[in-house]
Amino acid sequence: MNSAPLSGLYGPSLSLLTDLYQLTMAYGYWKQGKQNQEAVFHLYFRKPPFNGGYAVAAGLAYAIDWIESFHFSEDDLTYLGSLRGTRDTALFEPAFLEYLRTLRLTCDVDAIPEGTVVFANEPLLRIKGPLLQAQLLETALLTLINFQTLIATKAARIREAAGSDQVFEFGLRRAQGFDGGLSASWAAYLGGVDGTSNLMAGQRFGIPVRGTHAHSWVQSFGEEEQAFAAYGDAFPDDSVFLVDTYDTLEGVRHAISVARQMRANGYELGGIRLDSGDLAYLSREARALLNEAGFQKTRIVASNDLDEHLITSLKQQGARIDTWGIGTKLVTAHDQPALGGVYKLAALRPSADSDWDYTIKLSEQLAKTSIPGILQVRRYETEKGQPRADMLYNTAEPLPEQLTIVDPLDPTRRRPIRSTQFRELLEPVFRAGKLVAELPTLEESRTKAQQEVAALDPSIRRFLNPHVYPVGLEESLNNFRMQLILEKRAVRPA
Ligand SMILES: Nc1ncnc2c1ncn2[C@@H]1O[C@H](COP(=O)(O)OP(=O)(O)OP(=O)(O)O)[C@@H](O)[C@H]1O
Ligand SMILES: O=P(O)(O)OC[C@H]1O[C@H](OP(=O)(O)OP(=O)(O)O)[C@H](O)[C@@H]1O
Ligand SMILES: O=C(O)c1cccnc1
Repeated sequence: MNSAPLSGLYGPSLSLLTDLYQLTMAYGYWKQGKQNQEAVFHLYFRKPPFNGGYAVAAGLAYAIDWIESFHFSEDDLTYLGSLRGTRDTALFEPAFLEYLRTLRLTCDVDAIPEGTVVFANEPLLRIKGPLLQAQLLETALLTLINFQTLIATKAARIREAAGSDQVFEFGLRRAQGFDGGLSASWAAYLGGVDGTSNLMAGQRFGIPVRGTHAHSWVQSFGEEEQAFAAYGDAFPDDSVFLVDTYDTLEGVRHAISVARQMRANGYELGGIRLDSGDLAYLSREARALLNEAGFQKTRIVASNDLDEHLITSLKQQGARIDTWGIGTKLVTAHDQPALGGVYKLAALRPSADSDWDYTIKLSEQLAKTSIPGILQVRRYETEKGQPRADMLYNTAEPLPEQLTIVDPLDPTRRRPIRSTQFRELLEPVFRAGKLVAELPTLEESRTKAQQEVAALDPSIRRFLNPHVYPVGLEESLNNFRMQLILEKRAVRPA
């Protein structure tokens, strides 16, 4: 069902969905004869989104799909061959285009499975392979993982606020284009919503589809009772009436009147939807009217620019809302429209029998200085599976007996590791370009996300000033990083 989310969406080749500079660097590597030097890149973000305490990894299924189909088509090569530099000479020489024609990916890819809770600085993906190939993957992997991790995280927060209430994603019309809408539906479901209004997401991904009706339905009848009766007639078992076209509480009375007629015919009104006004007050009033009329089971759906904060507030105000319809603020990740994930070179070796040369990107801020090595993320957990701390370590170096983790932002903060219960988060996905992982279904990744978020301490899940989950560098990796920073930093006399 979910093995190929991208297939057919953009035609036969997606390899030019990248930045020009990936191709100019690839050409440069090829001209230098460096194309097959073995390289290691890590994809990670530096701060969880929405000022939150965690993120939910997503986008890997799309990424696998993209990697599997990676090749340059004849059309791609013709286009690349047509590109000209400022002197009107060809940007890429024909022999390079020939090289691209037969290029197939042979990288090893390790990834943290979708639905896993992840934190700042942890590689979500580790790419190991020929420098030119690993470079060519950068942009597309960032596009896919950044967006979907962002939306899955937003959905997990909305799920947290909504508790066990139903939540439906209604965002397609406000999404960032067609694929923004489609992949947001995927990621939102993975992150914990119960369904979508987006039919293509239902068709392609098997996500349950749900919906009510729009104001236009009522407007087309000019008055509510007729409109509701006609809708109830068309969908006697599946009706939710939108009651706020003219006056919300009058709308609820009209819905009750039609619900009585439906009941007389053996059918039950499923729900009403509120889409404007004070949703706390109106939902309480609507609940009282419905209950008085004997419609205790008729659900109250609410929509209108909702997000996790409004849901929390409405619940605190005693709103009687059973189902939340969330569009704009979910699919556009309204309060943080992008996750700043990056893709950094961490190790290089000229040939298979030479030693790794670890590389670093310096920055004025330690937070933006990259982490060298061939990294793995080890998550230490309690016996009940509650995450306690994550350790990043270099798999190419032996681990000491006594483990200590060091805060990458403040090396004076360190803690010894005593726990022996852990799991390694990065799992093999591709080996030498061949898919070796068995892909979970979207449903399995969604279940995983819910379990992983639930296992987090509430102090990490809270929205306001969440506790920072400890992620540290294994001490010898930290020492090595510091040494490399000192070596690379230009010393300017005072
Ligand atoms: N009780 C409440 N507490 C806090 N915010 C609320 C409450 N009720 C509704 N809101 C939110 O206030 C915002 C604006 O609501 P408002 O009533 O102005 O809707 P509106 O969009 O102007 O209505 P209309 O669709 O008729 O134009 C929405 O984001 C809505 O979710
Ligand atoms: O508010 P969102 O979270 O984006 O949820 C989706 C919105 O889409 C629909 O509104 P519509 O497009 O008809 O316009 P409206 O904003 O005027 O209600 C629906 O009635 C919701 O209000
Ligand atoms: O079905 C709905 O109620 C719906 C669908 C899309 C957007 N807003 C609401």
